[in-house]
Amino acid sequence: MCSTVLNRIRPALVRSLQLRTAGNSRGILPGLVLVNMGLGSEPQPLRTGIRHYGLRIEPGKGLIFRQLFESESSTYTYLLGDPESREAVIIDPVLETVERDLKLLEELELTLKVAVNTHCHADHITSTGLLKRRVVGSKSAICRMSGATADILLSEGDHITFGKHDLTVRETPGHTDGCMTLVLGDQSMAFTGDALLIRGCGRTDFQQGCSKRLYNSVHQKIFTLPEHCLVYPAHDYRGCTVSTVKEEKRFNPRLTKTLEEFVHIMAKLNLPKPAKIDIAVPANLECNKFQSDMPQHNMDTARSQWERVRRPPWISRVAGGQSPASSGAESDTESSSTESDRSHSRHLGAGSARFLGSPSMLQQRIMELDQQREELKIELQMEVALLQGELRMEREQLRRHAQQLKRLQEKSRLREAQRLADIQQEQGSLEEERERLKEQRRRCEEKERQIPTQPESQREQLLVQVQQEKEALDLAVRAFEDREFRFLERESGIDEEEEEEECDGDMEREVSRQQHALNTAQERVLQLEKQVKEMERERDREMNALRQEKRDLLHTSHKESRAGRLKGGETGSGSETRGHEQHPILKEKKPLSDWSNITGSVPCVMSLTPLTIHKAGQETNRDSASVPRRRSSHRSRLTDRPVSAQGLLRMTPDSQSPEMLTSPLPLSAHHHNNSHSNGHRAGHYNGFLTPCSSASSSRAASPCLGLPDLVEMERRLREARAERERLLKDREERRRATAEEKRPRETDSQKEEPTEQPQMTTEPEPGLGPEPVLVNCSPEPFLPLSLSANFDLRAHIELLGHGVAGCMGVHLSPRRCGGFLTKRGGRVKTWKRRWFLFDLNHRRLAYYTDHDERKLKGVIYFQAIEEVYYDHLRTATTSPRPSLTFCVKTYERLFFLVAPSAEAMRIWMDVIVTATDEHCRY
Ligand SMILES: N[C@@H](CCC(=O)N[C@@H](CSS)C(=O)NCC(=O)O)C(=O)O
Repeated sequence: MCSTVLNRIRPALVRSLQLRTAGNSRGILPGLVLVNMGLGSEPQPLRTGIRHYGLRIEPGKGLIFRQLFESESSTYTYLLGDPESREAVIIDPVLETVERDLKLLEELELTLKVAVNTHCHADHITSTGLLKRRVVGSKSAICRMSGATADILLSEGDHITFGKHDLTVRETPGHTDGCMTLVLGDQSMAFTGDALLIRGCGRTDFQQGCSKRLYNSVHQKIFTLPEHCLVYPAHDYRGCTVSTVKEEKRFNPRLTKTLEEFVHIMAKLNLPKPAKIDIAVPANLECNKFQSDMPQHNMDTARSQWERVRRPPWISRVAGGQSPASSGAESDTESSSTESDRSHSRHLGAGSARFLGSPSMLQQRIMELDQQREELKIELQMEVALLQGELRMEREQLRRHAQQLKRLQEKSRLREAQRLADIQQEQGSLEEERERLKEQRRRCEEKERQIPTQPESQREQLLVQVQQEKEALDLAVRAFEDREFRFLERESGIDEEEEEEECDGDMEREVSRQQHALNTAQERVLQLEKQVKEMERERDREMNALRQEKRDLLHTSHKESRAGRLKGGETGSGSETRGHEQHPILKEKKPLSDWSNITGSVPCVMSLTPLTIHKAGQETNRDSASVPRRRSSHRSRLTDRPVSAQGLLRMTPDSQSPEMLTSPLPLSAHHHNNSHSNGHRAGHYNGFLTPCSSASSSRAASPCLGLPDLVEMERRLREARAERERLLKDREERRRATAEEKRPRETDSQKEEPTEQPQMTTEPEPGLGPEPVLVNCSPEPFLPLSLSANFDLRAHIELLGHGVAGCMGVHLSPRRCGGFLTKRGGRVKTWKRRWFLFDLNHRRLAYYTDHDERKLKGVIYFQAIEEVYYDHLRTATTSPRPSLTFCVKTYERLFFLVAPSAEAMRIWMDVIVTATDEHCRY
């Protein structure tokens, strides 16, 4: 993939993007120039002329270097490339930014050789697994001590060579066991991962972390590098981008301390655990996996130069003392692992073997199948690993919620017990006070009774005394009553009602919140468990399909070679005759040239053969064709779909490469003119290939169909053409009749108002290209809307009552409709935002990675579309916005799409409906 794309990029552009340190005789520090470079996806202009510590050095001389940043995990990814060989290494790439990194590689015309992780990251998921599948021939690498799987397991002293540069591995454990620092050959740059951060270092509280080891690693393996060596860490959380060994030796607040102090500091860090640790660690341990469990026969093939036990020549050991030989990137350009490629070539069915021609082609196909199987396995393994990680996280959350709930219930129980104890205590105390007051009153009354018996002289004084005591007693009684009243109030819940209620309410709310969270987490766990199971089932299904296809191919290959041997036996020299004599399949292919005679300019559909997908024109093919994934199901439906002319589709000439036209194609046993027997190659087709009716559409032309199918197709095609002729004639006659009928009236009305002519819309839609189209709001009977050249899609949608102008995110022109929709993956059920383009002119609904329409991800041809409906149930649980999810049903699968708004969804549904058979017929 890379080579094709890269060849298109002008070297001048690349040169201008390179960091050119050569000729920098003043000893400017290019490393510092880079400090502000390469952050984000856009290369920044160079800032030169900075000196640092008076040093005159040239770090990374003649090196292409980019520092890239992923903001969610604050991770730095580094891209290093050799300007001459164009070989590149990427360090610590992140899953979220894989598209950016691939784009940059492409723009800089670099061939990724190896994607390295400095360690098994705990805070983000690496993209090394994905990169190696997206860049054919690239490898993943990690330190052997990490325990992770990767193509290359590195150890101390290993070299990773890219062009004339190389990186040396220095094991720097401590943050994790498998941490390493990669040092550029001239020791001008060191990629320290999480061992040494700028003015900091990696934490040591999980993943085998050990402060003492980390301290020793940094002091022995990093601080021993030249002081001018630039230090590039895997993270920075404060906006710093680069440092030097000298700076860190002086200013690092942790590593300038003694070992004991360092250990103490690290023990006191108390950092929260990385948010993604539960997902990231298992995923990072798994997703590097590739050929470690590759079947042996595949590893022996010429295509698979990489072997588990044998290192590639560009990884060398210091102990070996040899300078690493650069063999260049692997030449494996035939395999492709993008989604669309796989869908092209997968599930070809047993019949495909018949059309693969030679045994070598068969063998190649088998190899491709093996590779596809491996890729699929990894893809699904990764998906399962991610789901399992998610599941683990959800379970953990579930556990936490359950604990929290228990804690809250315990707290509530304790509060209640405390309340009862308080009540009892207060009751006791009130009782005591009551008794005391009673006693006091009794004594006072006793005194009062004794007054008349006392001598006259004392009576007055006693009276005053008793009076005072009574008053004091009254006061005490009142205070007691108040206290008792308050207590009773409190007990009966009247007093401090608000406060109590608030407290209890809070508690109740919290309990029910926790209960709800618990239920949600439980549901999610169940859902995830189901997803994991579904994923595994899907993996098995896919693997079985591939296995079956391989078996069929092997079987055919075996039969063919036996037939070849028999034939050789008959003629006496099989190999010689094979050189001259055409393969029976190739012989039969000739009459195909007559398809163009049969079809004339009738548009037709072409399905790619598996071979063409992997040949030179594969990029174009991938981008321009829709190949059904499950042909078996297509076959079964061939007969149920009505034949109609509208389903015929044109394959534009520019989307076909000559290779495709010469590759084995479906055959017909009769109906062909031999005078074309030598002229069936590219030019003679004039861009129109295998025809078929809409009933068969793209599936019908599949090379996996046998001769009887083709005969049947021909018959259907003839019928379809006849039907089309009849309909056209019919329509023409009706039109003429209507025109005749109207003529006298029109002549009158013409005097008053101008004739209603189709208007030319000349204003192009922004972003959709200038496309003058005729507005015609009266659909012609029997002519499919999408085939009518003057059908105005926008006018039609507006006529249906949609507020197109006010609908954000939908760009509707008379012939096209574009906008972002979130699509659910077919196999791996993840939701991805894609730019969709409904194109009447090409009669297809295509989707791209972005609105620049540069990277086509898939195509749904109109004739494949059967229904469009609102998704009521099926994806409701997994869709990011179930209420905005609708479904496009093709004969082979369901496309679940999420619109940005309800109006956008309604517009999209009505737009896509215009492509369906049903709509076309009425
Ligand atoms: N908040 C981040 C994690 C931050 C963190 O723990 N960083 C690690 C490196 S990634 S495992 C670290 O070693 N930090 C050292 C330090 O001193 O900050 C998240 O949730 O992902």
